[in-house]
Amino acid sequence: MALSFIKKVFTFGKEKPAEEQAPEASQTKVLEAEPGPHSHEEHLPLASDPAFPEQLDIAGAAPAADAVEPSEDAEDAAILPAAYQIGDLGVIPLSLLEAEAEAEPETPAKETPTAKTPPSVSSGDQAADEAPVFDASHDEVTDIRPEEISGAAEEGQTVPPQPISLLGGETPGGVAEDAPLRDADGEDASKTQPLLPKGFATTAKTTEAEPIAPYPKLTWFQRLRAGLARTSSQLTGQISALFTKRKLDDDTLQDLEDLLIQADLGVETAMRVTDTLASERYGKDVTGEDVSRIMASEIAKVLKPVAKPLQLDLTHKPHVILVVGVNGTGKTTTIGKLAAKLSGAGLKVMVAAGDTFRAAAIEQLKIWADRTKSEFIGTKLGADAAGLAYDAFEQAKAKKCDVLIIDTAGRLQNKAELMAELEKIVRVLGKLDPDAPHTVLQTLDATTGQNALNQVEIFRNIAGVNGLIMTKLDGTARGGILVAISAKHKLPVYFIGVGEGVDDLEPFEAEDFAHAIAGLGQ
Ligand SMILES: Nc1nc2c(ncn2[C@@H]2O[C@H](COP(=O)(O)OP(=O)(O)OP(=O)(O)O)[C@@H](O)[C@H]2O)c(=O)[nH]1
Repeated sequence: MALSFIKKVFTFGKEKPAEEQAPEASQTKVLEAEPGPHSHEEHLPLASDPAFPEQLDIAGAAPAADAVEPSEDAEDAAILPAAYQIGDLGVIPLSLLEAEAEAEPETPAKETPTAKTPPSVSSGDQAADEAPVFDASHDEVTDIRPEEISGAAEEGQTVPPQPISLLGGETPGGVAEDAPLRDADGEDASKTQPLLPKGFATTAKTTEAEPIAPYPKLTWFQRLRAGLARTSSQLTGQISALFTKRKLDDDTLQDLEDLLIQADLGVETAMRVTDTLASERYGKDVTGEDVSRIMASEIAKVLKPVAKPLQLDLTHKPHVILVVGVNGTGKTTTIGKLAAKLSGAGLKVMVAAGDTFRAAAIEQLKIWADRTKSEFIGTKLGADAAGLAYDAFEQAKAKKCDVLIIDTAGRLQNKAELMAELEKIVRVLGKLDPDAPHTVLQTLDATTGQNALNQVEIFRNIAGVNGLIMTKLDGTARGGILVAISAKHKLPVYFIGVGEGVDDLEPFEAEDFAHAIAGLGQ
């Protein structure tokens, strides 16, 4: 029966018109079936699912009417396990097998004890009893008894189970060397052949992937340097050009000041640099390197007072961190990264999906919560964010969480609404603890430049921002703006985001940042 089952797999839908043979037709049916004995979930257990073996029994049971059309004989009634029906491969039409069989003489496959041609159909009526059996790891279909496969082995000889092959002609490793896989039109399908899941093999000629040399992971400073390369190379290039064979005079100082302002560093910092340069080198020859050094030192002086660790008052249970900022600046991602750091350090963290305007934001935070083993609280789309914040605070207290981090929406398009919402969140949290939220963090996207200055102004007024995190400093960042913001607002800068990964959040270091902007080493 096993072979007839395979034939069933391979011929499923063959009699139907071409368009109906598309995998979609058979897949949709199963996927859309009501949950039941043959629902999608039951057919696709995780390999590690302990329930997996029992579920496999289903494949040998009578077919569910809603899953597969009943067919003429009992053998044909075997339900195709979903593993065959869905996924990129879909159902393999018999024409493929026939094409392969025709192609066989031209493409002799290696001598192998395994099948060279599709299995012949065995007779027998053990259909229902001999449903395919998957091993626990879902690696192989072991119901294909090699002795039933033509040319497989001598009668009675035991041949270890082989990975199921879409076409014959396997090498012992499971992949034939020469036989091209043909699609229904007789075309070499190797170009379109998808990557096969584990446990499948194909005769399609596959190009061996070049072994990929392990890519050295850049240090965070290298990523910061790379992210700030645009700012720094533009600056240093222009500075070198400015000071080539020129003594330091009023004109060059003015030009330098303009350059620094254009790089978003702000008037105040630009003047600090030119004043220091003038006091040290006026009337003398100056190199671009001299200027870069002085620039780095002056920038570091601006940044040092704001480069502070994020203070957690763990006498509060929880310490509440409200995260605000324009949408897309990296709030949710940063919350995930913070949660990872905190829970990694053994603190109990809860994250609250207060951005109730975007379903994806709630989902995204839930994923981060799972990933960082944090408690999660969310509500339905469009629900009152302040109500969620209140519930989150109560639950975090009840669960004795150390830290509660609340995500918020950031649509500046509707400033009045946003303002009202954030104010309400702060007010409501204050009812449970007059000091809450204990930290109001604003995320700033380093690629936005000057606009970030206005964003701080707005959110500081709305939500009482008392700390900053600049994200996306690994991209084509315009990091100069952080210097201008620091000079103006003097708000602590706790961390910088240097990538999308969970570990890509670094404590803010004034010297390193200043050096990266000036194009100097760490
Ligand atoms: N390269 C890079 N990408 C980042 C960084 N931080 C966040 N991102 C990406 O920026 C995009 C927006 O991040 P989110 O965390 O969704 O931003 P958000 O502020 O929560 O956005 P809304 O939910 O729309 O308000 C995502 O694609 C993040 O992966 C970073 O430090 N570097």
